[in-house]
Amino acid sequence: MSQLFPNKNNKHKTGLTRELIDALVPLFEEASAGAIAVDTECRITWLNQSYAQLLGLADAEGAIGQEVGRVIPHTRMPEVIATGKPLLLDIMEHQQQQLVVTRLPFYDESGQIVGAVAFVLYDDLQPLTPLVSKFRRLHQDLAAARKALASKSRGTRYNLTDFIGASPAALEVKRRARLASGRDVPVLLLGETGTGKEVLAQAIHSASARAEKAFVGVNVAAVPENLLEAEFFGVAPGAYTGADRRSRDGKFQLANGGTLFLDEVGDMPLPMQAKLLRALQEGEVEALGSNRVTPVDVRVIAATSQNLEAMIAEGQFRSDLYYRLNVLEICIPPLRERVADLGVVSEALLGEIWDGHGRRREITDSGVAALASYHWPGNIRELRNVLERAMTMAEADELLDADAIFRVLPSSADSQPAPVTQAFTRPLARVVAEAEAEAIEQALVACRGNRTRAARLLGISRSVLYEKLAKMS
Ligand SMILES: Nc1ncnc2c1ncn2[C@@H]1O[C@H](COP(=O)(O)OP(=O)(O)OP(=O)(O)O)[C@@H](O)[C@H]1O
Repeated sequence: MSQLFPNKNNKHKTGLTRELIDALVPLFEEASAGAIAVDTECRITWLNQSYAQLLGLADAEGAIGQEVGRVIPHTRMPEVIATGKPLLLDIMEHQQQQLVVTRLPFYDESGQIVGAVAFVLYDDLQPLTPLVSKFRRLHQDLAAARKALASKSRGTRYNLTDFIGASPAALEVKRRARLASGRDVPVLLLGETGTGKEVLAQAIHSASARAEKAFVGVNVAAVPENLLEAEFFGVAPGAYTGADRRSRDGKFQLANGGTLFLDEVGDMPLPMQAKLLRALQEGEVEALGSNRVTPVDVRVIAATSQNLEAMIAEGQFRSDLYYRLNVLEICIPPLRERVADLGVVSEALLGEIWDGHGRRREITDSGVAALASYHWPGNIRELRNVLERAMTMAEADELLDADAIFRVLPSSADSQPAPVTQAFTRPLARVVAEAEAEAIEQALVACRGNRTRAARLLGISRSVLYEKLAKMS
C-alpha cells in the first residue's frame, strides 16, 4: 500500500493509506492549477490536462514516460526523490511565469520511496503580491543586516574609497595603501592627529587577504601602563585574586588571523615595547598568569603622530621594534600640505554630516578658499567640526561661502604654522620652485581640484601641470 510518509519500523501508524490518497489526490487536483507524478527514476507517470496546458504541451499523454527535467527544466522533483523530503512551498520559474508548487514524496509499506507527486497551487502570483513583496523586503533587510553585522564583527567601517583626496600627495598615500593591502607585512602609518591613520589602517585591512578576519584596534595612549600587558596578551583564569577569576583574551588573541592596529605606538612604555617585540618575533603570546604560550598569526599596522626616529635617538623607542614595525611606511600629509583636496574633502564631509542632520549644504569656491587660509592643526577631524559648526550656524538654504566659514573658523593667530627658522637667503631655484608650487596649489583650490581649469588659469597646458604636480609629490 503506498503512503505519503515513510512508515519505517512501523512507528508511524498515521501514514496516508491508498484509500486516503485516492480521496485526497482528486481534491488537490481539482483545487490546484496542475498535478504531476514521477517514479524513482524521475520519469513522468501521470500528468493532468490542466498542467499540460500550463506547460504549453499539446497533450498530457505525450509526456508520460519522459524524464521530468526535459519537460519542466526548473523542476525540483529529482531533489524530492533523492532526499525523500517534501518541498511544501516553492516558487518555480517556467517560461517566464512563476508557479507556486508543493512536492511530496511517495513511500511503499516497507518505507521505500516509490515516486513523488507535485501540485501547482498558484499559477498567478498576483494575489500573493503583498506577501511576496513583504518577503522580498524582509530578505533585503536581512541581507543588509548580515552585511552590517559582518563588517561590525570584523571591526571595520572604512575602505580605500573612504580616504578622500585627489591631490598628488593623497594619490600617493592611496597607492602605497594598495601596495600594503597586497603584502602581508607590517605597516607603519605616520601622520599628525586627524589625518586619517585609522581610516587608512581599516582600508588596508579591508582590501587585504585578511579582510574576512578581525580588525582589532588598540589605542596605546589610552590604556593605563599597568594594564597594557593584560590588554595585549590576555589574562589566564585565576591570574588575579578577587572577583574576576575568569580568563580574558587579549587583543592579540582577538585579532588572530586578522589585523592588529596599534594606534599611538610611540606612547608605548619601554618595558612593554620589549614584550611586544618578543610576541612579534616569536609569533606567540603568553597570557598574564599563565605559563603556556599560544601561537598567534596577526598582521600589525602601527600608527603614530610622533617622530619615532627622534625618540630612538633619545632612547625612548627601541630601534629593533621600530624596524620590525616599519617594513612599509606610509606618511600621510597634513591637510595644509594638500589644500588642493579641501574642496572634495569638504564636499564628502558635508555629505556625511548631512546624513546625520537631514539638511544638505553646499560650499562655494569662496568658502573653500576661506578654509585654505587656515592651518588645520587638527586636520580632517577639525575640518569636520568646523563644517558642522558652519552648517549649524547657517541660515536656512544658505550656501557655505567665505562669510559662513570665517564666522566659525578659529582665528588664524591660533593656527599659524611655527615660524620657519631658515636662513633668509635661499637658492633662487628653490624660491622659484616654492613660488610655483604655491601658485599651482592656489589655482587648484580656486578650481576645486579641477586640473584642466587650473591649467587654464595658470596659462600652462594640462600635461605641463601634470608634470609639475608629479615633481611636487
Ligand atoms: N582622507 C580622509 N578622507 C575622509 N575622511 C577622513 C580622512 N582622514 C580622516 N578622515 C576623518 O577624520 C576623522 C579622523 O580620522 P582618523 O581617526 O582616521 O585620524 P587619525 O590620524 O587616526 O587621528 P588620531 O591620530 O587623532 O587618532 C574621522 O572622522 C575620519 O572619518
